[in-house]
Amino acid sequence: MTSTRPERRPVVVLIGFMGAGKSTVGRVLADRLGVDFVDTDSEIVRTTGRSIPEIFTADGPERFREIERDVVLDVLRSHGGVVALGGGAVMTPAVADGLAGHRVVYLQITAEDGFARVRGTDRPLIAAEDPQQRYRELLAERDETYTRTGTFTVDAAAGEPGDVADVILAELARALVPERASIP
Ligand SMILES: Nc1ncnc2c1ncn2[C@@H]1O[C@H](COP(=O)(O)OP(=O)(O)O)[C@@H](O)[C@H]1O
Ligand SMILES: O=C(O)C1=C[C@@H](OP(=O)(O)O)[C@@H](O)[C@H](O)C1
Ligand SMILES: [Mg+2]
Repeated sequence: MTSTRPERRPVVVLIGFMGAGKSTVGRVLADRLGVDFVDTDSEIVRTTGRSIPEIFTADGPERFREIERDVVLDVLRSHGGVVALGGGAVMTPAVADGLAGHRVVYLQITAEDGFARVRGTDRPLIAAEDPQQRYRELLAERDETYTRTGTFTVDAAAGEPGDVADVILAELARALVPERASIP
């Protein structure tokens, strides 16, 4: 009998815009499931030894997206737990393709709630003259891609991070045991 290494694939991948809570909720969800958590932005920082704003400023957004693509595809092939992507990752076609067949949760946030969570942080894409307007425009541009890429969508403002994690857990359970969906 040949023994092959069991395939490792994420239990679930979180996508959505900046401030949706992917990094925060992802960690809680991983704890509840008893699995590892990987945030691809943290992986980028770890593997390059540089911060995200530093990469954007010194190398430009295109180079950031290349680094991000490579890190995300590597994580999708090697990580067995919960994965949180950076907000723009799914806009890279190779990443969207790489997510095919994975269980992907779109954490959806409104422009108002999301901006309130990220205003004043060092996220390079809101380093604009009018950060709130920039945030609103980018979210409007991306919402359709997030919706299309997600296996299901969860309200990112459904409560505290633990409450949002519970909603995701309930959706995952429903997907595993669809016949229970009708049981109150
Ligand atoms: N459900 C939530 N309710 C309130 N604040 C939240 C919630 N989820 C995340 N946050 C806060 O919003 C900010 C952005 O969260 P983060 O996890 O970094 O989002 P993302 O990774 O999607 O950009 C953090 O300050 C975090 O503590
Ligand atoms: O939306 C984006 O393009 C980005 C989102 C950020 O991650 P979070 O969504 O975790 O904030 C980070 O990857 C980078 O600043 C670019
Ligand atoms: Mg994040």
